[in-house]
Amino acid sequence: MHSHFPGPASSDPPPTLCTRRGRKLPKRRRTNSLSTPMLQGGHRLSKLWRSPITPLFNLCHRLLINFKFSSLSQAKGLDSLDEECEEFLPWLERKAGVEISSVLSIGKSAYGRSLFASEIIRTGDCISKVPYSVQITPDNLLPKIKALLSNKVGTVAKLAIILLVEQKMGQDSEWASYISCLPQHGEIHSTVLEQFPEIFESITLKDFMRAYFLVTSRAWESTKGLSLIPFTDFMNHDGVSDSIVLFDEDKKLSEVIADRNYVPGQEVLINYGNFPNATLPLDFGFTLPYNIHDQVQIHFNIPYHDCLREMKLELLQQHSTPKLKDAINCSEDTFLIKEVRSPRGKGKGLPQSLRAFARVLCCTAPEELSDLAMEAAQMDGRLARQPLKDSRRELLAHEMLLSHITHLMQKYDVAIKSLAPANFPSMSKKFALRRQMAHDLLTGELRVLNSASAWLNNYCAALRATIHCQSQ
Ligand SMILES: C[S@@+](CC[C@H](N)C(=O)[O-])C[C@H]1O[C@@H](n2cnc3c(N)ncnc32)[C@H](O)[C@@H]1O
Repeated sequence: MHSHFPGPASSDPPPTLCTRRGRKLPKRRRTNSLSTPMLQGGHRLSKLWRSPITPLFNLCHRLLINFKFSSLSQAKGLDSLDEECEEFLPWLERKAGVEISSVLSIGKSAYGRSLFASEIIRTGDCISKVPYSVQITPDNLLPKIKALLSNKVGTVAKLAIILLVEQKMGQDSEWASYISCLPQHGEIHSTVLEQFPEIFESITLKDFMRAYFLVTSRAWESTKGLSLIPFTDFMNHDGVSDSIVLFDEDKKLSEVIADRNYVPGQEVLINYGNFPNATLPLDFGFTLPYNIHDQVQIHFNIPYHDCLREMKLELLQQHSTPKLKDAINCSEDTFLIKEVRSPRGKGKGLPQSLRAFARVLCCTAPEELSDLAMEAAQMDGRLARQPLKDSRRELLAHEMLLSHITHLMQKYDVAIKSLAPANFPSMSKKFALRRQMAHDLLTGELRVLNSASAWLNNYCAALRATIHCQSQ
């Protein structure tokens, strides 16, 4: 197999598949194949069960104190990978009864196991096709265990239980070759597991936690549910890759299309999703040194001593829906900001909803609020989306934002400085990795704040110039 997937203009169209849904692909290097609205993109699991917003300092703390899994700790001894690697794909292809990939081979990367080009790969090539028949889904649960589990037991836990059962079966498991490639188990305790001592004997909570993490870090979600996709799950993540796992409902397989050219020996990476560094460590156990999806959550409160507080809250509530469009996840006083790429004020700046909130927050008289409400009614119903007519007040609102962000930046600075030096003597590998993740997280978010600060500084400077001219 080395099937080149033609784009829409080709005379050899891809088969009829369903519309791609969900993941928004970055515009860069989108291939013809990926842009055909026929394949369904799989989600990585974390989108389903956890908001990507994680309080920063909390997470850093957990990274340094509680972090249990890492690419290094979860990968088996790399030396033992060799034999398994050679045997794994032929085994999976025999099980599937079809060829899965002729251009990829399993190897070792800095991040544990990974897939590498074994031949030249061109952009748009289909590089792997894993039939549904060799994917592990909750349907693989033993019927007697399935009967015991209520609907409240999530799919992650179900897949984790399947892994534990198969692991316990050892060489008798039909998935033995796959299971043996996965990280080793520990110990467990669970009420469900106690019901079947013959199956779960000697399995502990720790085992279950590990199995659970394996699922969250390796499973994909599609219309057919949650699945572990052997071979595909050996691929590592690149936040700017346009290759994602696609689901072909007609052919009942999952495939990956190359988003770029590869030469033999090159590691082939895919995109797990647009995850910021606040999400990656929790769900996958790593961070990216430079993560373009980093974001910062900013909180604003209308102070209780503000005598217009009730009026402001009411006004914001009345106009609350449209602002959700601007921020990924924004409650009344919570906003997500991403890196502002054009500090000179062109292009997308700070979220409009945040600036609108600041304009409302800075109002000092009921008339100002009434003006905003009237303006919203005359426009598209959105509150404070236009610069305030009074440049001084517009400046005040943005200076308030700037001061808030500057204060946050100082906190990040302190947090970064408080990390142990990278070359601290006698630092264990595990701690060094956690420290690195905390560092990546903090510096990434500080970069976002820096960009917001630069944008605000420019905006405020322009406003000051306008005010200066007006006063001449
Ligand atoms: C789906 S598995 C990928 C294969 C994995 N390397 C293995 O050894 O089986 C996901 C795990 O790979 C590691 N990983 C993937 N991409 C990574 C990256 N860019 N940096 C560090 N670790 C990564 C993490 O440990 C993550 O939990």
